[in-house]
Amino acid sequence: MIEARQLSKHYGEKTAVAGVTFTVQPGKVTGFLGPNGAGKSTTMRMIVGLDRPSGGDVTVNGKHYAQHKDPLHQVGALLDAKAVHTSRSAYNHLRAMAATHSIPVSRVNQVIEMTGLGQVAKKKAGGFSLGMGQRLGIATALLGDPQTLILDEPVNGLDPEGVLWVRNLVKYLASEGKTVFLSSHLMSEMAQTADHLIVIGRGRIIADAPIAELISGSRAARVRVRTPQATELTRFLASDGVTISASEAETLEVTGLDARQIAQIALDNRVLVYELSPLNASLEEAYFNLTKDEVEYHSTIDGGASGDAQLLAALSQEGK
Ligand SMILES: Nc1ncnc2c1ncn2[C@@H]1O[C@H](COP(=O)(O)OP(=O)(O)OP(=O)(O)O)[C@@H](O)[C@H]1O
Repeated sequence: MIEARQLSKHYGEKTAVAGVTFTVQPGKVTGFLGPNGAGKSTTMRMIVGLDRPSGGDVTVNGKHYAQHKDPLHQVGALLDAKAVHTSRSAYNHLRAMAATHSIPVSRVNQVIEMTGLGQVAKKKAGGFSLGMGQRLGIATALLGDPQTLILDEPVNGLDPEGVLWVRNLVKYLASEGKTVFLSSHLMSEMAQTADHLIVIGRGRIIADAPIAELISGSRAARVRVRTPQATELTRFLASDGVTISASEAETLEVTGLDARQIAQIALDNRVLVYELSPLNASLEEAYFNLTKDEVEYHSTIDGGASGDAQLLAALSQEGK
């Protein structure tokens, strides 16, 4: 379990993390989501004692990271995949880590196998692709079979098979009762991987809830209606609290009425309707709604409703 209380970090005038309080529970995958520069990496670095908080406190499994006598068994972290000795092979990097923490060589071979590094384990880590570097970072984090796993952007640079592998791995670890905390700005990936989300923007927590709750609470339910009599139906549906937009020919999007109410009004007025579909907000929409005022790097793309995905993709590119 990770517990942060009023945790903050200032770099001179710059506030990177502004007094965040949250708990990451065991037994589930918790996603840490936020635009570039939101404070994700700084928060993760403070959890493992690589940055000293300017205020507040954070513990892992009940203690400050530095107080643990067996840190690699408590916490495994991937914070910077490039943080390896470039002239050492992956195998020797892992062996050196294992030797200094009384971890048997058999575990080194195990994590090499688990992370698919077998073919390149004897090659120098300096020549690794971004994806291979990520796998080595994850292997290092897993070395001590830790109770808590912290992964900063673990799917960055991985191919689709690698992304699927990380997703299955973290879900498996959570199902074993481990605490799994991973950051990403890939909303679609989080939707498929995380059970719970903590959203951060400009150093502040702006949401902390199960994924399903975030999506359902993000906007009023909409219903898509297809009818050859869109103009007439718009007139019959119009009333206080009802919003109707026409996105394409013969198609309306209605908020303020559910599908049954729309069907009844159409029937009463002898309007033919050939589709009535309740629309769920996507995680991307939920995320965009939450963070739209918290983004440090704005793009110039016109982000109307249909441009959300584009805008988010652009946001994730910027500042990198
Ligand atoms: N060592 C530092 N000195 C000065 N400012 C810093 C330092 N490290 C981070 N910052 C600033 O603190 C803010 C938070 O940075 P951080 O790297 O934690 O964000 P992030 O959410 O991980 O972003 P990204 O998704 O781009 O990695 C940013 O504005 C960043 O420029």
